[in-house]
Formats: sequence, C-alpha cells, structure tokens
Amino acid sequence: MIQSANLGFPRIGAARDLKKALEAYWRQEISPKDLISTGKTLRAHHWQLQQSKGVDVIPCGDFSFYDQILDMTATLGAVPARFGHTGGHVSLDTYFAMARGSKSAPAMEMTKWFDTNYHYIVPEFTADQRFSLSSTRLVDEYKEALAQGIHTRPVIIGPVTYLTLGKSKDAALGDPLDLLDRILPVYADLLQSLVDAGADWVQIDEPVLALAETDKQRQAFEQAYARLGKCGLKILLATYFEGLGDNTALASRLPVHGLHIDLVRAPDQLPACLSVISKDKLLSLGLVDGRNIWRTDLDKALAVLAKAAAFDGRALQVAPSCSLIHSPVDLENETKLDPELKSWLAFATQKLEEVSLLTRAANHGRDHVASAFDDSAAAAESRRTSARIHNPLVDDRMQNTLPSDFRRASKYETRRAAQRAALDLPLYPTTTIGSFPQTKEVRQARAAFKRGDLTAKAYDAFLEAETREAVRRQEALGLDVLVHGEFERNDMVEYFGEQLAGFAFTKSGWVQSYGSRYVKPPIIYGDVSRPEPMTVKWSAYAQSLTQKPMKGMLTGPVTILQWSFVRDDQPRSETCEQIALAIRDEVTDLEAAGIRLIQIDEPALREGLPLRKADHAGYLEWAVNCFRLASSSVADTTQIHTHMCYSEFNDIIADVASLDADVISIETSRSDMELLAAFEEFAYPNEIGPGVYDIHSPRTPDKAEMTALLRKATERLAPDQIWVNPDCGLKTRSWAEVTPALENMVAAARDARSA
Ligand SMILES: CN1c2c(nc(N)[nH]c2=O)NC[C@@H]1CNc1ccc(C(=O)N[C@@H](CCC(=O)N[C@@H](CCC(=O)N[C@@H](CCC(=O)O)C(=O)O)C(=O)O)C(=O)O)cc1
Ligand SMILES: N[C@@H](CCS)C(=O)O
Ligand SMILES: [Zn+2]
Repeated sequence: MIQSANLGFPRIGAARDLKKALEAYWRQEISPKDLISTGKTLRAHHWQLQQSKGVDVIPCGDFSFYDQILDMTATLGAVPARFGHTGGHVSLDTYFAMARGSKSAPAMEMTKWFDTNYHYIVPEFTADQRFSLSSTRLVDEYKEALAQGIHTRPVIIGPVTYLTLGKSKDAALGDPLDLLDRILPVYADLLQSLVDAGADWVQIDEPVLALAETDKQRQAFEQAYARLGKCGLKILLATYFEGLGDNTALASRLPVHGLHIDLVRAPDQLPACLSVISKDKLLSLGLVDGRNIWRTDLDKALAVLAKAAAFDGRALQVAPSCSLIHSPVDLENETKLDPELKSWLAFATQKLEEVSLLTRAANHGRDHVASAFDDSAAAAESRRTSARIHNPLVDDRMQNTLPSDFRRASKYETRRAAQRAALDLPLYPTTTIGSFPQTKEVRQARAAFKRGDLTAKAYDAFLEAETREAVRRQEALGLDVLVHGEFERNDMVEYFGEQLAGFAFTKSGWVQSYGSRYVKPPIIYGDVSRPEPMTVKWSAYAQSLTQKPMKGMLTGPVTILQWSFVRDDQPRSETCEQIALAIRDEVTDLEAAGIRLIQIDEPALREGLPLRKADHAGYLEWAVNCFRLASSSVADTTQIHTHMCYSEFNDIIADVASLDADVISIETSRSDMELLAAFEEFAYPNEIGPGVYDIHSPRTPDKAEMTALLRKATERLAPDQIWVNPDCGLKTRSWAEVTPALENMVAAARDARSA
C-alpha cells in the first residue's frame, strides 16, 4: 500500500497563536510555563488535524519556538561562548538570546533558507568546537504525540546540511565540514534516544544532498550515513528545492531506508530516481507544491504516481514537495476571497487533503474519490480559461520596450558629478532604510480603517501626523537624507500588490519569515499593471515638510515577485517584467513630483538565485534587466538607491554592480562588515551604505561600536563612497530603541567626518 506522509506543518497557528505568545513572553507578560503550554497546545492540534486529514505518516520535531536550525544548535550544545552557556540543558532564555541578542551578547547571524523568504539562525563554529547532546526536545515531542495516540516520524536537520549552513568564526577552522567527526557521535546519541523511546523511522532533512558539488561534500554524506545508518532507526533522507541530478547514484549508495524527492521543483528527476535508486529504498514522492498556493492538478499528479507505482513495485509515499512551513495554514479562513480565485487555491491544510486523495486514488482507484478529482480538474480548467488573467495592454507594452529603456541616460561618473552638485551632501551622509516603528497605534489605526471603524479621511490624517512626527524626529537627529517612514504600509510587498492589477490578497495567509515575524504574501494570478500612482502622495507630502532631501521608497520588481505567490502559467521572468514596468511608471511619477532620491529595495535579489550554479546566469540576466527597466527613466541628477539585506554577495557582485544603482545600502553589521570584501575585490565603483546598526536585535548599539564598523568600512572603501545607515528598515523596533541608536549613528558619522 502507498502511504500518505507529511514533512512538516506550519507551527505558527491559524490565528498567529505562536507569535502572540512569543511576543507576550518577551514583554514578560506571560511566564515560561505559559509559553511552553502554547507550544504544546499547537502541536497537539496540528497532529490531530493531520490525522483527521488522513495523513498516515505525521512528523514530530517540526515545531519550533523560533527556528529549526537554532533548535539543532541547541540540541547539539553548539552555543557560542559569548552566551555564557556552561553545559547541560540549553535554557529558553539562552535559546532566545542566541536568536535575538542579549544585553551582553550580540545575536547570531540570520540568513535566507535556500531560495525562500524564511530566515534561519546561522550556526557558528570554532576550531575547538565541542558538541554534546543538550536537549530532550525531540524525544519529549515524540512521546507527547504518542500520548495522544499518534505514532510520529521525528524530523531533524541532517549533519551535512547543518554544518554546510554554518559559518566558521575562527581562522583556524577552514571549513565547518571538518567538524563532521565530532558532530556524528552526538547525532548518533540523538537517534539512539529516539530508538529508546520507540521510534521506528526518522526523517533527516538533507537539502544539501541535492546541491552537493564537491567531492568533500559527497564524501561527507558517505561518512555521515555510514555511521548514522547503523543507529537502529529507519532513515528517510529528505531532499527538496532541487532534483538529485548528479547526486542520484550517491543517494542510492547511502545506507538509508528511504529518500524524499521534490517532484514539483524537479519533476524530470523521477525516471532517473526510479532506475538508479535501489529498489529496496522507499521513495517519498513530493507531488504537492509546498512552496506555492495553487491547487494540485490531481489527475496529472496521479499519472506520475501511477508510473512510479508500476515501475518496480517498491514502497512509495506521497507527500508535499517540502515542509509546509512555506504555505499559509488554512484556506477556509479566507472568507473574503473571490470564489473563483479561491477555487484555484490550496493552503497547508488543503495540501494534506490532496496528499491523502492522491494516495487513496492510487491505492483504491480514481473512482473511489472521483468527485474530488473532478472538482480539481474543473478548477484547473477554470484557471486555464479565466478572462481575468490576461490583459492585452500589458502584453502590448511588453512587446514594445526598447533597449534604451534598460539603461540610464549617462554613465555613472557623469551622474555622480551631477548628483553631487544637485544634492550637496556631506561626506559620510547619514540616512535610514525607509521604515520607522510600526507601533501598536499605527497597526491599530490601519486595522480600524480596514474594518470600516475609521474613515479614509481620519486614517489619512492619522498617517499625516505620523509622517510629520517622523520628519521632525529625523531633523532633530540631524540625519542628512530623510524618509517618510512607511506608516501607510502594512508590508513592503503587500502594500504594492494591493494597488497593482493582477494581484489578490488573503486575510489570514500568514507565513513565518523569521522568529515571530510573519508575512502575508500576495497572490499574483494575472497580468500586472499599475492603475494609479502608489506612493507619490506620501513622498511628496513628506518632502513638503522639510528642506532636507526626502528619499522616495519603492519595492523592486524582483522582490515583489519573490515575496509573492507567483502564477505558474508563464515564466517568472515575464511576470517580473510586468512588475518592472509598473514600478518604472512610479519612479517617473516620483521624479516629476520633485523627489530627487528614489530607493528601490531589492532585498530578495540574491534569494531568487537558482540553487544550482548552472542556472545562475539566466536568472541574473532577467532579474538585473528588470531592476534596470524599473529604474532607468530618470535624469542624471536623480539618485537611484537600492537596498539589500540578509545576503551574501560574493558570487553575484558583478551583477549587483550591473544594477547600476547610484547607491546601495546593505546589511553588514551582524557579519562584521564581511560582505564588503566582495565590494572591495570587485572595485565596486558606486556608493555604498554598509549597515552599522543591527536592527533585528533589541540591543542599542553604542557610538564606539558603530565607529569601529565604519573604520572597517574605510579599510575597504573610499571615504567619499560611504554612506552611514542601519542594516535595514526600523519597522520592528520601538522609538525608544531607535532614537538613541540613531543619535549614536549620527554621532559616529560626524566623528568620521572630522577624523
Ligand atoms: C524585510 N523583510 C521582509 C520580508 N518579506 C516581506 N514580505 N516583507 C518584509 O518586510 N522578508 C525579509 C525581511 C523579513 N523581515 C520582516 C520584518 C518584519 C515583519 C513584520 O513585522 N511582520 C508583521 C506583519 C506585518 C503586517 O502585514 N502587518 C499588517 C497587519 C498587522 C496586524 O497584525 N494587525 C492586527 C491588528 C492590529 C493590532 O491590534 O495590533 C490584526 O490583524 O490582528 C498591518 O500592519 O496592517 C508581523 O506582525 O509579523 C516581517 C518580515
Ligand atoms: N524600505 C524597507 C526595506 C526593508 S528590506 C524598510 O525600510 O523596511
Ligand atoms: Zn532590508
């Protein structure tokens, strides 16, 4: 019999229960016991839900209070020395200190989880790194589910992926993979504890197995599983986000009992997997998209499943392509979505129903579940033929772009001279990245407006007052280039999506971005266009309040694409170009309204990079072109800024340069200016604002800390190339945190000027 399986369920709760509990705990409004109890309630509910949807193999260990990689760090006792952990069980407060920083210790770095908008806490390693089993979390959760009558399959991050995603913080340790010998005994202890508790299978996530490119990585897999394969548990090795490709034979050789493959991202890998991977290994087929919200075409998926079932009679499971943490929780909560559009969608809960239906159809015949399959076919047909998807005017515009639309009128040196004359900024100009605190009052006013309890006029007046106050505060701080503060925006992508044609929105479609921060990605279902200006009113209003230059603030086309659920019926590059044309119109209108600096944020440019190197060039060509199309309509004197955070640029620095933005601000403070090495090596010609203030931590950096970071920047860049700014926007911080931090930042810039 084929089984239905799940790899991971969203832990946030349908009503953002985990966020609420976490933030209340951090504000010391609830006790550790209350927080732990919320976790327990959520897990119990999710296990029960999965069972009720007919899922045979249900995971445990997929719950996390902050991040699953940080959980592994705690489990392995790999707490960096600065957090003062002296061994034994890692406490909740040490766990959160690693994630968020404490008074005495900066937080650990955070970066993108492969090509997703989920961020994990980067493990840190030293040459004398020791590991020891420091948590009973996994076994406890396994037993918790068992007490509920559910025999789960525990899930952990595998050793090769864990080490590969970590960073050496010590010159004496070249490559974290050199720690494999030391980490494996602790993994073995962890697996033994599961055996002792009665587990029979374990899911070990090794997405790096699909991506391994070096002999060293491949050798690491052989070594790791030679050891862990003997632990007395059946291992399902889970790959996702890419096909196994050249690593198929390696995967087959590993002494594990099963492999999960992503057949949504890499459908073509199935024939090779079936013929190369030995028949005694179970194959878990990722047939339901865990990364997007479109309903599965069940007949199409069943045909693939039938082929696999007929091939060699091996044991099979049907599963989502990856963990469902990248999907919103439940479509049933979307009571306001247009019914036609809603009929095209499936969220995590519905995806489990699809997994279950496919399994039943394969085991008992399509007729057994005919009406659900007929519904799915009707939805696929309605989506294919709906009139709401295509707009001939957009198509026409796309056909008529000119090569000159993709480049600025003059080269950078000419623009720089024109901008310096026009803007007359000091050396080390200070600015911020755009957003100021989204306080409770701001969120509540927007919620009241959306509910109809506040009129549009009253909401506008409220936003004007917030903007005025932000301008006043920036002037008092002595910042050189001001921003309007983004108070009118719920999110930097959703806000634009709400005003663009071709987008739809959910009410409760939250997905975890990091820790307690969630996003509600818009759904791009049709051709994109801009019916009206989107930001001009707010930027022009803010500029009218001050003599200082006001920076316009837009989200770039690649980031809007990357942080939305994107239609899958045309290439992503085409959808991105449609968005680029809409943003271009906005840039043109901002300039016409007297805005002399325009920032086009592209924090997701790096995240969109395909995971395999061979696919990089194709993506970068269209992504860079889309940014250029969005930004090139302006005069030489108009300064185009861009901003990126959480990214390693070393491998794409030439492409970052070819965006040809006049100024780029980047996140660098947590990584101690490491990123600037790439800019220096490349002799990056334009201006750069390396972040000197880690805005993701509640810590207030002092002047000396920021001066030290600036000094590091001057070792790598020319003084007249450097801007002084935080790492990212300040929306998650309070004014009480932001004001002293920016005072220190402005003071550090002034010191640098007079040094
Ligand atoms: C810069 N980042 C972003 C990413 N992706 C995005 N799509 N957007 C980003 O900004 N990826 C990389 C990084 C990740 N960083 C962050 C940082 C901060 C957040 C965040 O703060 N998220 C908020 C939700 C934001 C939002 O949509 N707010 C809405 C709804 C607010 C709300 O909860 N309203 C209440 C009522 C009000 C009240 O009573 O308080 C309600 O509906 O119940 C809004 O402002 O209108 C978060 O809360 O997690 C995300 C990613
Ligand atoms: N302008 C945005 C960029 C975040 S990446 C902000 O300041 O929040
Ligand atoms: Zn940012």
